[in-house]
Amino acid sequence: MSKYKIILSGGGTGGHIYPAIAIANELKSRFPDAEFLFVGAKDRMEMEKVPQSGYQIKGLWISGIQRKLTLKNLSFPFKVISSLWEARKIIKSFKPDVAIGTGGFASGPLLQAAASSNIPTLIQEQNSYPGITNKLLAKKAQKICVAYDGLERFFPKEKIIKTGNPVRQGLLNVETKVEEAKRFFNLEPNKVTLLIIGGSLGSRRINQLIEKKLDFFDTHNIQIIWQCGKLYYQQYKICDNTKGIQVYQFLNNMDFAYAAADIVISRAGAGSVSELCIVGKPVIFIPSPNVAEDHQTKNAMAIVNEDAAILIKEEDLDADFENKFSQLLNAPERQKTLSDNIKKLALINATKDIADEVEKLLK
Ligand SMILES: CC(=O)N[C@H]1[C@@H](OP(=O)(O)OP(=O)(O)OC[C@H]2O[C@@H](n3ccc(=O)[nH]c3=O)[C@H](O)[C@@H]2O)O[C@H](CO)[C@@H](O)[C@@H]1O
Repeated sequence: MSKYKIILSGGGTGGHIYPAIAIANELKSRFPDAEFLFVGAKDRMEMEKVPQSGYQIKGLWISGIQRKLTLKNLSFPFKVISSLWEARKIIKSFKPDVAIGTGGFASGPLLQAAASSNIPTLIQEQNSYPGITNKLLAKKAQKICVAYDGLERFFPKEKIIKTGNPVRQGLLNVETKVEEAKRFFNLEPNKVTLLIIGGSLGSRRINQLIEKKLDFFDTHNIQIIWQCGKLYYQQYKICDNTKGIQVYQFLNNMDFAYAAADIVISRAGAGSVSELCIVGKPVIFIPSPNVAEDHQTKNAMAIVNEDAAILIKEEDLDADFENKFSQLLNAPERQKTLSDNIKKLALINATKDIADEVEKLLK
């Protein structure tokens, strides 16, 4: 078997990084001799998370363009030129057989450079509304793996394959890890466990809500695993270890976090939604309203429309949260219905199906 070289790029947030890692892991299990290289954006999360997963990464000097008028945008054209130049150098020296992009700033120059060297490229788009990088790259890509219907509005139809979002292997069997997870988090067996996740970066609005409701949760005898995000950790760490609350800036063991949870409150980033379908827990989604085309609300609505989760909009949190939460907490049969229904929406073969497409490109 020839020794394949595979280059991957995805980053900026966990939503783009973990799909790339999941795809790499699957390909590594198929081609143990293959060589892998990741390309990310300097100073972003991938520069830490990718090496933690056992892969090498090179960083480009690139960022997104700010939507508002700011001085930072002045450097943007230089970053594009410099990162394209760097990406070309990386492609020339690594000589990959295939390039895989999962969105985020660095995948733009990297896939662009790969395509112009005639290296086959595959894009994986997590959302129902694609990011600008993937829209630009679609023309030159050989294949575009998506998780939602209706993406022919943005991408050439003949290149689209609906696979679902790749999810890390360890999340596929969380039901076998419940006891281990409870021990890991040192949880009390007689209390309900609530998991709060604000997406890979944490959510300011969800944090504010949780802080405000700590007494409410306490009176309901609930213990909490609260991922508040790196940016907010200094502010909320004071709540750690009080009233059954554990505060984390980032959870490195999402499998245990999901396994231990009885109820989940989450943002509705595409990856989180796909994972929550697989782990099958009752969820309250609080989508971020600050993303392109309000795509998190669309991600969440796809689940809510199947009677498989609850959605509370940020603007309704003050009025509705306690009510909706208590109703769910006090209705185990409703929790079971939501769990059963959300599981039906899981696309568990996504990672394998994407790896199959990569294999076709390799051959
Ligand atoms: C604010 C923003 O721009 N959000 C976007 C970003 O979300 P974000 O980066 O939050 O991404 P997702 O919800 O898609 O995925 C988060 C990933 O991080 C992991 N995780 C999260 C928290 C934690 O403590 N530990 C951990 O491992 C989750 O298990 C998951 O694998 O990318 C998504 C996928 O393109 C988009 O749908 C979101 O709209």
